[in-house]
Amino acid sequence: MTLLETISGPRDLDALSPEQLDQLAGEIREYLVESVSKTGGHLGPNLGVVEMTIAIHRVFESPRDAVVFDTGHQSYVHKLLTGRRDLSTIRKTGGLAGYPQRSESEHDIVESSHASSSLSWADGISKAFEMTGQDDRHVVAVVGDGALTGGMTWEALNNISDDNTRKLIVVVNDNGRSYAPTIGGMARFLNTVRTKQTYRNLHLSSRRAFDKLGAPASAFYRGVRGGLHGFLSRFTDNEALYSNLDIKYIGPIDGHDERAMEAALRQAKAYGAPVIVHAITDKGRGYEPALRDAADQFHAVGQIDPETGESLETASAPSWTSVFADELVHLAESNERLVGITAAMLRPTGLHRMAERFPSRVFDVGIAEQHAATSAAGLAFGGLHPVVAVYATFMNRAFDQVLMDVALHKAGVTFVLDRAGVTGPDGPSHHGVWDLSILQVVPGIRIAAPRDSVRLVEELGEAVAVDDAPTVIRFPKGTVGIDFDAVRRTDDGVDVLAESERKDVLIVTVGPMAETGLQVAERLEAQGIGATVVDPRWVVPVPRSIMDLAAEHRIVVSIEDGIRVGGIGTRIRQDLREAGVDTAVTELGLPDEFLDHGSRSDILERVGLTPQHIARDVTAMVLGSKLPHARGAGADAGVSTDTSPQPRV
Ligand SMILES: Cc1ncc(C[n+]2csc(CCOP(=O)(O)OP(=O)(O)O)c2C)c(N)n1
Ligand SMILES: CC(=O)[C@@H](O)[C@H](O)COP(=O)(O)O
Ligand SMILES: [Mg+2]
Repeated sequence: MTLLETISGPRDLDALSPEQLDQLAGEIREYLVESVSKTGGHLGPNLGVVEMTIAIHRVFESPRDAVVFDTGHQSYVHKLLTGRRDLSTIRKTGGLAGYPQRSESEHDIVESSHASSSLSWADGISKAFEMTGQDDRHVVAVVGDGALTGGMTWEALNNISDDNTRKLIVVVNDNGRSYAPTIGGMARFLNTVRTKQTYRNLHLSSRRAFDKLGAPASAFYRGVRGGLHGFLSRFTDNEALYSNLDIKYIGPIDGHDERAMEAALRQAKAYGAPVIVHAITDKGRGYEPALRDAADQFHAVGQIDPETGESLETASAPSWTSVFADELVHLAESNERLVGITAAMLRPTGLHRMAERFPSRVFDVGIAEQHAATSAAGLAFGGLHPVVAVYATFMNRAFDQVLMDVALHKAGVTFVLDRAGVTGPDGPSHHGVWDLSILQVVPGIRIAAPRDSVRLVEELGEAVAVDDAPTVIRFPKGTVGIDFDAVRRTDDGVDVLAESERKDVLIVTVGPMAETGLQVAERLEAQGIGATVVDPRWVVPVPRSIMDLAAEHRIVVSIEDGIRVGGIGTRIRQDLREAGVDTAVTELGLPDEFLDHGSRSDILERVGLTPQHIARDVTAMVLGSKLPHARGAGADAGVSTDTSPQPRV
C-alpha cells in the first residue's frame, strides 16, 4: 500500500514523518503523471504545488480553515489529499471537476476558473469570520504569479492591507509563468526576487526595482495603501510590518521544500494579521517532459505518453484557432495597422503566430482582459486596429470596457472570441455561452459567427475593415468541420444553405450550428415539412433579409450555441415584431443554467440541442400539435416559443 492510499483526509497527514512526507510527495507526482497523461488536464501547474499543498493541509485545518485556489486548475493535489484519490474521471461527464467543486467536497470553496479572484474571496471570507465571532478560523488563498497580473488581486490587496487582525494568508505560488513567462513590471520584480541567491537587502533592491519601473510603480510602492511594502519587505520579527500597511511578507521560500513551507505557514498562521508567503516553485516540477516544454510547461495537456510527454492525440482537421492565427498573419502582412492583444494566452489563442512574424505588433497584457479592451480603445484612438483575442468566457469580465471605452467612442476594435459555445471539460465557468447575450446589447457592435473555416477567413477580413465600431468574431473550441457553401447569398450577406418549395420553416443558424440546422432540415423534409436554412454570418445587427425570409415562412426556428435568454433568437423575434412580421419564432439555445463539465456532445445531448431533438420538436410545432412548453432547466434545451400568432397551417 502506498502512503497516498492511507490519506483519506488532511488530518491523516499529521502523523507523517519528514521522510514519509517526502515519500508522499513523490507518490503524488507519480500518480499525477500516470493519471493525467490518460485523462488530460493541468499537469504542469499541479506538479508545481505538491509540497505547498501538503504543507497547507498540515498547517491549516480545512474545512474549518478556508483554503481558496485562484483559478483552481492547480487543485488536483488538494483533491488527492481531501478524499478524492482517484482522478481517473476528472473533467469527464459525471466525473470529478477539473476545478474545486462544492458538491464534491466540504474542502472546496471557489468553483470558478476565472483567474485573479481568490484574494477578493479571501478578503470577504476573513471579514465574515471576524464579524461572526469565528476569528479562530484562517483563510488561505493560493494565487499564482500569473493571476497576480489581474486587476482584482490589487483591488483585494488594497483592502486586505487595511489595518486589521484578520487571519488571512496569501500564498503566492510564483513559478514565473502563466502559460508563457508572466509579463509586466511586477513579474520582472518577482523575477528579481526569484533569482537572488541570498535574497539579501531585498527591501532596498525592491525599492530600486520599483523605481526602475518608473513613477507610477514607485508611487504605488511608496504611497498607495497597498500591500506592496509588506510584499517587498523581508520577514523578520515584526520588523517588516509597516505602520500603515498590514501585509507582512514572508519569503521567498522554496516552495518545493515541504518543511520550509510548513515553517513559513506556521509563522504566518501565528501572526494574527494578513501575511503574504511568497513561494518559489517550478511548473511541471519533477517531470522532465514538462520542465523541458518551452511553450507552457504542460500547463494543460491532452492525452500524452507518460514516458515521453508526447501528445497521443492527432487532429483530424485544423483547429478554429489555427485558421484564425494564419489568417490574421495574412491580413497583417498587408495591413500594418493591425496589432494583436492577448491576456496571457498567446499560444492558446493563436496570436503566437503573429508574434513570431511581427513581434512588435503583439502585446501580452497579462491576465487582464479589462485592460486589454480599454488599451485597445487607446490603440484605435492612435490610428491602429487592435485584434483582441480571448476565450469567450473571459470576455464576460470586460463587458464595461467594451461598452464604455470601445463602443461609446466608436473604436474600431475586433474581439476574437475563441472557445465560444459549450466547450466541455473545463466546466461551467469555461463554457463560452454568454457572449452573444451580453455583447449584443452594446450599441453599434457587430457580431459575426462563422460557420466554417472559409467564413472565418471571410468574416475576419470584414471585421478588421470596420474602424468605427467594435466587431466580434466568435468560434468554438476544437477542429473546424466541413465547409458549407451557400446556395445563394442575399444582398445583405445572408447565406441561404438550403431551401424548399414549401415555405414551412425558416431555420436561422448561428455559426457552426449550420450543420445542425441542415440535418434538422433533412429530417423535416422526410416528414414532408419544407425548411429553408440560412446563416446570417453577421448575427448582430440581424440582417434585414431575415425579416423578409421570415415573412415568407410559417415559423422561424433559431439555433445558437449560446444561452437562449437574450440570445440571437430573442433579437430576431424582437426585430420581427418591430418589422410587423408576425411569424411565430422558436429560439433554440442553451438553458440559462451553469452547465457541468463533460464532453461537448454529451452536454448538447443533455440539453436537447441536437438535430434529433430539434427536428422532433419542430415537427410537432408545424403539424399543429401542442407547442412544447419551455422545458425544465437541465432537462432540455432552453426552448422559448413565441406563441402569439399560431403557425399558419
Ligand atoms: C480571467 C481569466 N483569463 C484567462 C484564464 C486562462 N488561464 C488559466 S490558468 C492561466 C495562467 C495562470 O497562471 P498562474 O496564476 O501563474 O498559475 P500557474 O498556472 O502558473 O500555477 C490562465 C491565463 C483564466 N483562467 N481566467
Ligand atoms: C484553466 C484555464 O483557464 C485554461 O488553462 C483552460 O483550461 C484552457 O482550456 P483549453 O484547453 O480549451 O485551452
Ligand atoms: Mg504561474
